[in-house]
Amino acid sequence: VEGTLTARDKVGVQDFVLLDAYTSESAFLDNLRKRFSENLIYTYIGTLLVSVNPYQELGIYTLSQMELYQGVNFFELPPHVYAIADNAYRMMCSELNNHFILISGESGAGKTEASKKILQYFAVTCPMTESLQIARDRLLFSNPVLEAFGNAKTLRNDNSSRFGKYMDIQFDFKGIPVGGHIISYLIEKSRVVYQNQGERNFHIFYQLLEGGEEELLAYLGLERDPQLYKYLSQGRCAKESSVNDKNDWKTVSNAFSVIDFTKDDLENLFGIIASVLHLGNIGFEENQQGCASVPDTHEIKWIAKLLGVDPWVLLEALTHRKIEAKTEEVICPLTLELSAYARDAMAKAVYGRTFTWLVNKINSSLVNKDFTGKTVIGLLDIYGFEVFDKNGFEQFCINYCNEKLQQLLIERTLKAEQAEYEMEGIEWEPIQYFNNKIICDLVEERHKGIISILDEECVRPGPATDLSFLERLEEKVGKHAHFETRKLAGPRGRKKIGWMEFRLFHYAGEVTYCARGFLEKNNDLLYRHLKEVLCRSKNRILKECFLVAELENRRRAPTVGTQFKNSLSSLLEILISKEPSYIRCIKPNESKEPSKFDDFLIRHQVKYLGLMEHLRVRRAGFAYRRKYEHFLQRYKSLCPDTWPHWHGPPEEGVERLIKYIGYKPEEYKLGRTKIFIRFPRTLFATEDAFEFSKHQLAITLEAHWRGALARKEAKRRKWAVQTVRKFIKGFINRNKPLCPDNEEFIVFVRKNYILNLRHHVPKNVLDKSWLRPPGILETASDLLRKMCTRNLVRKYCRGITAERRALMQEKVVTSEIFQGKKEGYAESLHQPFANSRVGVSTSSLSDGILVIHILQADIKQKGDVILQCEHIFEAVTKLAMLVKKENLVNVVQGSLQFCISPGKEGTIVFDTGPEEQIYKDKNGQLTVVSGWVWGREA
Ligand SMILES: Nc1ncnc2c1ncn2[C@@H]1O[C@H](COP(=O)(O)OP(=O)(O)OP(=O)(O)O)[C@@H](O)[C@H]1O
Repeated sequence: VEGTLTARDKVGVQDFVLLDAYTSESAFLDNLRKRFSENLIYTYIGTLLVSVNPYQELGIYTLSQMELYQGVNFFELPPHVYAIADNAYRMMCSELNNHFILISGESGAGKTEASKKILQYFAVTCPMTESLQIARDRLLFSNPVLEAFGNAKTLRNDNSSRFGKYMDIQFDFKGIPVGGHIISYLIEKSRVVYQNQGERNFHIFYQLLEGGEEELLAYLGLERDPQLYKYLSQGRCAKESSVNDKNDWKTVSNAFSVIDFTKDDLENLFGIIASVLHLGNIGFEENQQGCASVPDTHEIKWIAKLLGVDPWVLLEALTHRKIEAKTEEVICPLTLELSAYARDAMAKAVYGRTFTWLVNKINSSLVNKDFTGKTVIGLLDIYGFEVFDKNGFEQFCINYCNEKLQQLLIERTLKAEQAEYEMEGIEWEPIQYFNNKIICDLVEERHKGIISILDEECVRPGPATDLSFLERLEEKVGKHAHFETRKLAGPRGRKKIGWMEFRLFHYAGEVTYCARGFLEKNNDLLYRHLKEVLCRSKNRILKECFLVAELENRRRAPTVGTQFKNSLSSLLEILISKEPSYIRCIKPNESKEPSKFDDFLIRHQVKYLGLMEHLRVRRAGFAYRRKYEHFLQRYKSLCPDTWPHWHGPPEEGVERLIKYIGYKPEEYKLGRTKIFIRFPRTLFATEDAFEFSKHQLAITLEAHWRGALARKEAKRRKWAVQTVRKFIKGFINRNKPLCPDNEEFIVFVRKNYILNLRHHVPKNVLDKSWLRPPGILETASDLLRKMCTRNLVRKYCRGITAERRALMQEKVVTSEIFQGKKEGYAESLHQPFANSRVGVSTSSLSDGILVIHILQADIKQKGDVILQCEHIFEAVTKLAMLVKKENLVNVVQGSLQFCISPGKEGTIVFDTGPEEQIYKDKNGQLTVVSGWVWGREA
């Protein structure tokens, strides 16, 4: 984190919450741009991950990266999709609850890639047993199969998922992935029969033609050239260089074997795929009665063979329609147009239901019957908001889905956030946000919403058209604030909206839909006649897809809109009970180029993904919150008062704990049941201290620590470590009955403490600091501390020079003489004794005068002492010996200077004479003759 912060100017902030101008969209974009230019494609908003598609391999999904993120606290490392995956996984394991990761964004933004990375991450990092490897492989290999049948090349993305996907990964109580379950949403069936310019049909058709073995193609009656098939060639890019169909075929064939598809399954499956291609090539002619006929029945025969149906019955069903009159059935010929419609309807229905069968089949291979697991992580890879120049029924459904998911986000994040603060009694300024429930109601409300109105229009007797549907809308929801048509718009808005269009004001912005095709797509009608043919098919898969019971059921099947509405509502039920994580994917440019950051396009996505709103909420609130029990359980070992057991109420334990750790008041708030931590960094610090997740590192560092000790203090170390071990062992044994998993935890706490201690050992003998140990390590810590002090002392002593040692010995003598006896002693300790401060002078004559000079700081300020003694030789010798200094004594001839205090200087002149006498001349100079005198003025 530190490293990242120092590089902040260059790479921006790794969490938008840390942006100063967090409400500014430009600041948001600047940050995203800065990071993107440094190939940093991930940025957080709290715990939400924003991901910008790099359109290049960045080398950030390696094994070592996976290892790096494994078990590490979410905020400790730079943002990454692995951090999101790991966080969900660890929370699931520790709190035994279910999670989901919602990945959204527009086509080509990187949703599918992100979900694949997450899946790979789990596959590599989760614990695994040999018997469960099959389950893991099936989870992984279901992907290429689903992509082959559900993805296609579009203008926006060469591998665009044309269906929504929710995948549950199931884990057992040890965190081992044991199975899975997939739900698909709204496969884009219209693509089977029609593709826009520059787009392709689903990959599987091209893969089969490119990669399929000769015998297989011959069995299916297919030619290798995709241009020969109408359903494959409308987009004029059947041969696409950006897609390697041949290779992909191999991958898919291999995957089929992993996920338990039998030869028979594949024969039936590819029989259907080939039939769809044959269907597309059926041409109709108008006969003389104006009805449709099929001039060339070659394709019909192939379809009949592959699907196990009667060719003539099929032919009739494609060109005629059964109408049920009261008691009898009447068969009416179809026009050319209606026959083509029936053919396409059959192709769509067959492909659509086969896709559902495929998903179910994959599910049956993913299901683990012995699954005793408790928890799941769901991955939702779903189309984001779509806003095109022309928006039809599909965009309407997709955008409705996004409104619903936004509702979920509001429920789970915005509203829940505010409600939670209120409930917890935490003061918080409520932020303004738009609750999009009003739009969801507009679309889905029973009898009143757009889907209901559309359904009514589909079933009502009389001629119903897209235009009549539009009029109904104006009638019934015309007054709604989020709805508009050309008629309803004022003169200004009119220009931008066509006669066949209606506009919805979605939470993310307005979208104009063309009502053309709404009725047909919602009805998704497959004539009964064709349905009967398919129900009688001998193809095993089709038999499962078209049940005879369906024919017997006279009730109308729910419309596409209603089915979608119902499936969304079950999806939301699935999600609402789980803990959410969000990944928002952004597409940086339309041309799929690396390093190109299109401001306009990205600004649009930031808006439609609701990122600014999310940021505002995160910033206003707290980065982290946890129930007191959970917080205490996790961090209790950081405080001696709470470890190993806290017997009081958990909130008091938490209070004690954070006080001990040193939280500042502005960093947290205590609610009724939870602690709220405002800044991620506070949590980082706590996690750092705890180091739960650095198990491996702890082991390594402990080894270093031991190694270093071993080299220096082999004997002592052995003794100390043994003591620590003995102590811990004793503790574990004493506490085992109380807490069965104590052993592992204590081992961890021990390692953790040693790891931390390594960074906190005192640097010198005067440094009295010592890392406070957890309760169980107090004795060990005391022993280590003594050992450490002894080490430091020894190290210090070894570093002392001989000269310094001599000086210190003098101090020892001083201490023996003066300590506690004379004032000023303590101060004297800090002043080193000078070597040349004391000197003695005598004269060369027979007198007993002895002058002791004591130098002051100022060299001129001598504090001399003049003595006269009878045993001058003895006294001076002893003095010299005591200070071990031969040149201590200076024997002068003639005269001697002295100074008894500043300004009080004098000269003693030694002379020879008959008797001892001292006299002073007029200048104050003393003359000693065979005797002594001293005096200031003498
Ligand atoms: N993290 C990534 N690193 C490198 N390339 C990426 C990454 N994410 C996406 N891409 C590239 O972008 C392409 C489109 O990504 P992806 O298929 O995941 O988009 P999507 O959001 O799922 O689109 P759709 O909704 O159309 O399915 C990928 O095929 C890949 O080439």
